[in-house]
Order: sequence, then structure tokens, then C-alpha cells
Amino acid sequence: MKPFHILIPCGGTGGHLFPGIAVAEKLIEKGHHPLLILSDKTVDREAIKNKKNIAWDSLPVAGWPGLFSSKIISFSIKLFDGYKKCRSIFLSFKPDLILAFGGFISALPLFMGAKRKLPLLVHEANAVPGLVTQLFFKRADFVLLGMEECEIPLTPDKKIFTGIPIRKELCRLPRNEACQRTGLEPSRKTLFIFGGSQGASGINRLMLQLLPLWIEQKETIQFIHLTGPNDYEDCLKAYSSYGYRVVVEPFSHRMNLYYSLADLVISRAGAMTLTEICAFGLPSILIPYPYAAHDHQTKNARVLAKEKAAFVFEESKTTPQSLKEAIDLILNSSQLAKEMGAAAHALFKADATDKIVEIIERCLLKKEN
Ligand SMILES: CC(=O)N[C@H]1[C@@H](OP(=O)(O)OP(=O)(O)OC[C@H]2O[C@@H](n3ccc(=O)[nH]c3=O)[C@H](O)[C@@H]2O)O[C@H](CO)[C@@H](O)[C@@H]1O
Repeated sequence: MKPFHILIPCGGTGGHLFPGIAVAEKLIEKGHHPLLILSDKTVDREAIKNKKNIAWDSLPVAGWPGLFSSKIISFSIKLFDGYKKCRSIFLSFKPDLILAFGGFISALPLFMGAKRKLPLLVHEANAVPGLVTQLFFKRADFVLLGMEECEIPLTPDKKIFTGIPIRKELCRLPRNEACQRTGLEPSRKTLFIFGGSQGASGINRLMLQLLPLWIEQKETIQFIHLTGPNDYEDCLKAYSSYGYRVVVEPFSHRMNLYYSLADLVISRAGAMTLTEICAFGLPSILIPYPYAAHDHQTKNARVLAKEKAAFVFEESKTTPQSLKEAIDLILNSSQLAKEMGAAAHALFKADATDKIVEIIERCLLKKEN
């Protein structure tokens, strides 16, 4: 097959960007030329910085602020600049197909791709379709679903359940090796806490309130806590003041080490995070972000809860005591932990990347003929 140019808008947040990276790496392996379109946000720069082999550009656009928002003027200016930049990317890169992973960054490339009658693929990671999917699903050649539960009013031949592509470096390491590389101990129970790609102040707050309750288990437990940029110092100080064994980072590129060590994950319920929990077959306690659009994180979390793979806690009703009870229940019952992990692993679609690349190539061949 001749090499094609594939434009992949996937910036704005780790949950969109990491699947884009996974597909881009596979496309490069197959001799194609992908170009990722990112946003100007720090999280995008952080996530792409170790991927020197992947070409990317960025658009200066912002998310839709709402019609009556005071940010509507700055949104419009950015949209105009974004339009000009996007047009120049189309002129120089000459894409053959657009694969969009949703989020505000996808709208302009999909719009321009549609105007040029290019094949369009829209990947919807969540259990509820986001704004971009709602705007473009009718025009897309195929909508690719991260979760089968996502309802989109299309005939079954137009929507394909692919799952969510996972970065190839996210593979399990032996516990001893992961401990050596993190300074943690293999014999201790390990809680892995994080809040998606940008941290979660709600989860950080709950954990800080919880820390005094574990003092008696201090010698048998250890923590890995990715805080996001805002609460890093406070969290680090709190763990140190109680003398816990812990790794605290604002953002980490060592997710494979941490998933390999985790006995239990406590996290938000972003779609990419859930896919990774399932890939590693881990039990989890999910605290969905309460302000996510259409409460999609709660619906994502329910997909795991329905299979008894995760406990779901509503942030506003969660107390440190209720959270600790659930954590202790899972950590103290290896049978329960094993069953939850196995239920999570059964939900994992290991061939998501291959399937998406196959669909891309099928669309390109059809366009050629
Ligand atoms: C608040 C909100 O609306 N968040 C959305 C956003 O979340 P967000 O960007 O947080 O995405 P996810 O939770 O799905 O994924 C987070 C990703 O960041 C990685 N990671 C995280 C922390 C870290 O230190 N290092 C690191 O590499 C994780 O391994 C994972 O790959 O996009 C997701 C995909 O559409 C949605 O499901 C989420 O609901």
C-alpha cells in the first residue's frame, strides 16, 4: 500500500492525545505519515515531549465557552486564528484522511476535511457522545466507539466498537523490577492514586484527609500519587509528615511502572484511564469528575461497575471513612481484588489500535478506487 497522509486532531487532554499517539506509532510502522494536531495546553506539550518520532502541530483554539459567556470574544479571536492555521496545515500537509479523537481541537480539521470531501473518522472514547461527535457523526464515514454503551443514532454499519488504543509502552513489568525503579517495596500493598491527565483536586483533598487513618498500617502500605500541577507541594508535605513510603509526582511518564505495582487504583473515570485499568486487570475505586460534560465520567464508571470490576463513589457523598472502608475491603481480600481485576481485564479490547489502522486503510483504499 502506498503511504498516505493522515491528520489526527487529538489534543486538549491526555485522554484524547494518548490514543492518537498509539495510532500514529502504528501508522508510522506501516509506512504512513501521520500528523497530530494538538492544543497549546501544557498537558499536550508534556505528553508529547518524549515522542520525537511523531510529527505534530498545534491550533490555538479554545473549548466552546457557551453563548453568553464573557469568554466568547477571546474564543472567536482564537477560532479565527485557528481557522487560518488549520487551512495552512491542510495546504502544506495535504491530508488524505482525518481521524479525530474528539475535544475542541477536532472541530476545525473535521470541518475542513468535510469541505474537501475527505474520508472522516470520529473516535468517541466515552460512554456519552461529546459535542464534536454530536456535530460530525452524520458526516463521518465511520464513528469508532471506545465503549459499546455509547448511544449514537447511526445504523450499525456506520459505528464500529473498536475500544481505545493504548500506548505501546504501557506493558506490565515484574513487581521486583518496578520496585527497584521506584524505590518502593515489593511486600507492601500499593495504592495508586491519580486524577486523569491533569490531576484531581477533589481526590487529592480526600486522600489528604485519609492519611491519618492509616498510621497503624504505615509499615505495610505504600502510595503512588500523581497530583496534577496544583496540589503537588501540599501532597508531598502531607505524606512526608506522616512518614509514609510514597512516590508523589505532579505528572508522570512512568505509568507502566505504577500500574505494574498497583494493588488498587483510585482515580477519576476518564475513558483512557479506564482502558488502562482494564489492560492491567486491576481493581479500582472510581470517583468520577462531577462537572464532566453530561456527567460522562459517571456513565464511563458504570461500565466497569456493572461488571463488578470497580466501586464507584460520588465525590460529594464520599467521606474519608467510607473511602477507607472500601479500600481496606479490597486490600484485605485477595479474592475480591482478583475477581475485580479479572472482570476489568475481560473488558479490555487489546486490538483497538490494529482495528483502527485497518479501518483507516480500508477507507483510503476505497478513496483510491
Ligand atoms: C475532566 C474531563 O472531562 N476529562 C476527560 C478527559 O480526561 P483525561 O485527559 O484526564 O483522560 P483520561 O483519564 O481518559 O486519561 C488520562 C491519561 O493520562 C495519563 N497520565 C495521567 C497522569 C499522569 O501523571 N501521567 C499520565 O500519563 C494516563 O495514563 C491516561 O492515559 O478525556 C477523556 C477522554 O475523552 C474523558 O474520558 C475524560 O472524562
